[in-house]
Amino acid sequence: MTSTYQPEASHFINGRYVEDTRGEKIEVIYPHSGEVIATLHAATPEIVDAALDAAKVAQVEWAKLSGTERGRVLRKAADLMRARNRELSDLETHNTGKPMSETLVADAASGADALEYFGGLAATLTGEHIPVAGGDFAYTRREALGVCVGIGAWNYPIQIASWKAAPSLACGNAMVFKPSEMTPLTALKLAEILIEAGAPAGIFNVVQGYGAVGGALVTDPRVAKVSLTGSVPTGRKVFAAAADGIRHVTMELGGKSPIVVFEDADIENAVSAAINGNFYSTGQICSNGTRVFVQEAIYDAFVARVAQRMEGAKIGDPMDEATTIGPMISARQRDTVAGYIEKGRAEGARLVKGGKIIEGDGFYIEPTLFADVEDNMTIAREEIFGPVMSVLKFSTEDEAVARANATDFGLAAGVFTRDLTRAHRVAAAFEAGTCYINAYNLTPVEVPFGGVKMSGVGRENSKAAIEHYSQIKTVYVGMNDTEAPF
Ligand SMILES: NC(=O)c1ccc[n+]([C@@H]2O[C@H](COP(=O)([O-])OP(=O)(O)OC[C@H]3O[C@@H](n4cnc5c(N)ncnc54)[C@H](O)[C@@H]3O)[C@@H](O)[C@H]2O)c1
Repeated sequence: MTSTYQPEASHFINGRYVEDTRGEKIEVIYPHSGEVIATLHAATPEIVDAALDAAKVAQVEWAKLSGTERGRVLRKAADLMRARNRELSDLETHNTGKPMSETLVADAASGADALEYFGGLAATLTGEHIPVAGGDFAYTRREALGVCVGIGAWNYPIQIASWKAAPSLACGNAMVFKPSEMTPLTALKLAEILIEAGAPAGIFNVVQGYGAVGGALVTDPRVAKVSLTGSVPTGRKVFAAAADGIRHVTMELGGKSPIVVFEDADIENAVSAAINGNFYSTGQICSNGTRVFVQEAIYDAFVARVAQRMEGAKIGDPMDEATTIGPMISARQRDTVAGYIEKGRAEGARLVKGGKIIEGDGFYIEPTLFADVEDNMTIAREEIFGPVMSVLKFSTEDEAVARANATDFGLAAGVFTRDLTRAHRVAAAFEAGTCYINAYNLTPVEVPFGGVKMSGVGRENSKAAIEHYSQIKTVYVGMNDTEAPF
């Protein structure tokens, strides 16, 4: 088993695999079995240097290509990724523990969508012509930033790498990507695929490592931009480090998002959304709707129906395609979640279902439902990043909106109602970057995704991402004699 998932080497730099065994060991553990399935090494300073140098050199020529030429490479990479979806999904399932029923549809497939979308957009990126007074004019050039650094979280490794690489490369940048130390395997496959699709060596490099390697990348003078997907505490550090060099940033951080269910909602749809928005990927999703506010008239029925539907969860072997709940990423994360569940009980929330660690070699915990949760309880305030749903009762629309917004986070928010005007009024009032009406947690590539408040800065996906991976140069053209006062 070990050899199947062991990559050729730890890093991918300048078009090939590179190893440096002096770097700190990184063991990749399959969360289903607790077994070590691969051993890699964190980047040494020499590896970091080689990756940034390769990116710096390659970027100059890459930016000279037309958008059509760059787009062709990305679209070919999308096709290759789709053709290898099963193999990549198997690897991602071993990387993360997420069940095949998810990785087959949501990981490499979403990465391929990003490569295809930004591949198509690349040829359309242009500046504009701006006439001004007296016959002078200006034009703008949309230019690449240079070398971009991407840093990933462990929940969606190949998707995160692709969501950052695709717009970055489309705009003519080069990238050095550092996956999470927990899930280092699949970003290497993206690097292989890009080379096979015709990307020049050095345009997309992968270096492994813990936070220190991320820190070294973020502060390097060769770097123009940093895009992080991670927690708020890490975001604070990375944002501050990037600020020192006035680098561009995109911060995709954590959340504690609300789903507000009014009494006139289609309850079955709202229950489905709450299930997806709390238990998909065993709850390890940044935009999860972990605070489910339900109007008092339907409160009891809603809680009962969620509990009933949870009976249908199939927990177990992620490689079995019937499985719908896999393990947590690590024993540590599982224990963190168990700690939150304990706090929920201690602070007086009503445990309706689940709540227990499932003993065995893997890092399993039961999907958990709390009702009668109050706003000031720890489980209603802090990001748990595990399969724990909190249901809270409300009476009026104003109250629900105020309580939904009473958090430092602002990643996503959802409203379920059949009242059209109320739906749009509530969506407008939500303090969140991505809002849903009668839907939840859908992130197609055509739509901007990102947070407000502590949940982040910038947007991924859609045309909005282009703004975050390119800059505008103004060229003013004087058509008249230049006048001066003396
Ligand atoms: N908004 C989004 O799009 C999104 C998506 C997925 C996950 N997340 C968030 O990510 C978190 C879970 O992921 P995680 O536990 O891997 O996050 P994390 O913050 O612990 O780590 C994220 C990445 O940052 C690196 N890192 C850590 N310290 C660093 C430093 N000082 N300098 C540079 N890099 C450093 C890590 O090695 C890792 O690659 C949750 O908070 C979740 O909400 C957000």
